[in-house]
Amino acid sequence: MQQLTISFIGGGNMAEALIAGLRRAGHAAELICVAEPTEARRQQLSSIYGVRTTADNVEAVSCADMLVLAVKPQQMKNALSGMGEHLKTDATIVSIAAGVSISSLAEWLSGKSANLVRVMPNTPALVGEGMSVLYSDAGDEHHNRATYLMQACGAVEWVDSEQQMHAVTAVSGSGPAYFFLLAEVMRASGVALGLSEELAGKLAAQTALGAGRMLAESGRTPEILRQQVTSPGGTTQAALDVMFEEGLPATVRKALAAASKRSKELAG
Ligand SMILES: NC(=O)C1=CN([C@@H]2O[C@H](COP(=O)(O)OP(=O)(O)OC[C@H]3O[C@@H](n4cnc5c(N)ncnc54)[C@H](O)[C@@H]3O)[C@@H](O)[C@H]2O)C=CC1
Ligand SMILES: O=C(O)[C@@H]1CCC=N1
Repeated sequence: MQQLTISFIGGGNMAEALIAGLRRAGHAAELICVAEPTEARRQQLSSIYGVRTTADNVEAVSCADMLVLAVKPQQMKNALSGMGEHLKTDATIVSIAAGVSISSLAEWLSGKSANLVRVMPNTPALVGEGMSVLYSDAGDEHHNRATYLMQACGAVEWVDSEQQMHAVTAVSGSGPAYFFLLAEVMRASGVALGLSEELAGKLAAQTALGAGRMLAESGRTPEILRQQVTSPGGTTQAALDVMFEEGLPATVRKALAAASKRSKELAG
């Protein structure tokens, strides 16, 4: 796997997270190529990660053993136009775009559908703690290559229905933003209650980290972990009573349904 040439179409936030993961995993910088129209961004990526960059998508596509499509869903059709004929026949094509279906990608790549893999990663990939969910009906070699790419950035799961990718996007793709919003509000509330911004920010971040590790490592359900913090008649109970009275669980359910609906709309 470490011999594969991996090209990216689009060198934005998510591409950077994956490049960082590949470099950490020891993938050679000269085997990573990024096609990106913004010059400043190309310079940034080449100076931080040592990777090859180009403004020419054809250059990146034609050398790729694995091609990672990392432009916005709305930019995908335009970015893929005319690219199908430049792909190596056995190249693996990995799309990380929210919503965009394998059938749309195949159409935009002029029928080159056999080797497509859809991935929904998330930004904690940047620190090696990503959650990536993959779907493909391509052969084993393509499964293995896509797994290699995403395991460099964190945990990997596969689903066996493309339809499930909408729910995945709502939970883990967009999910970091929900926790960041909570951290923003916790920091601001700490400040309002008399703490410095620096201390309140640290308390929110370390609490998120600790709670996240307990969720991932304790083997206990979120409900049990919550109950273990909540002394009857205590401070947590006072806070959670407000959250339930104000309808936080219903709001979160509604929010995730909106994310899943939007993912379906982006299908292409
Ligand atoms: N940001 C996130 O948390 C996540 C994003 N995604 C998906 O990843 C994809 C990229 O998202 P971000 O990195 O956040 O966006 P971004 O806007 O940071 O990056 C997109 C990059 O593509 C470049 N670009 C635009 N048109 C191009 C073209 N024709 N050819 C080559 N490059 C082109 C832009 O200059 C930009 O640098 C999206 O499809 C999104 O749905 C998936 C999971 C999480
Ligand atoms: O907001 C978005 O559309 C992308 C996909 C998941 C996270 N960010």
